[in-house]
Amino acid sequence: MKLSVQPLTKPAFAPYGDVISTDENDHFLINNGSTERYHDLAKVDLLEGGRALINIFRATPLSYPLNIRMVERHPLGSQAFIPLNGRPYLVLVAPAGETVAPSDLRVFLARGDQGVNYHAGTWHHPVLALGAVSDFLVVDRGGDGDNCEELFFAEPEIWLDVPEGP
Ligand SMILES: NC(=O)N[C@@H](O)C(=O)O
Ligand code: NI
Repeated sequence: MKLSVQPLTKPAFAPYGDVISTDENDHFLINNGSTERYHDLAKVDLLEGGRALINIFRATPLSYPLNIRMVERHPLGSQAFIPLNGRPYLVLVAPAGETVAPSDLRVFLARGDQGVNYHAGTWHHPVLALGAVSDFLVVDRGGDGDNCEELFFAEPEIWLDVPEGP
């Protein structure tokens, strides 16, 4: 099966997490009117005594068409990816739950000015940079407990291709 790719929007991504951007969120003025604050854009889950980690992931693009073999989830915390180089990237997700069918998979094309925050338990593919090595600011949960579970698909023919550029 070949996965389709849709634009990343806040409502479409709501079952999986939050979109961190200015164009779909409100703001208010701070700093004597010189700064717009886009406030509280994402729900940060830090379960079972976890603490927040701020990281940078330097991701090398994979080769496409990409054979999707697995997804992972972080049951104890959320995980946010904010692109630092302004490049688009792909986001592959499935709803939280104990199983994932290939038909549950959704793929979004994120713009370089959109971040995503996976809620705790949301299944997702490891970061999918496009075009060039890309840095992402990543906010996720540190601490005790197993916070990374992987699920491998029995279906060997799940394919993802890079959408035609505009
Ligand atoms: N393993 C790890 O820290 N990275 C993944 O969680 C990911 O979503 O890229
Ligand atoms: Ni992850």
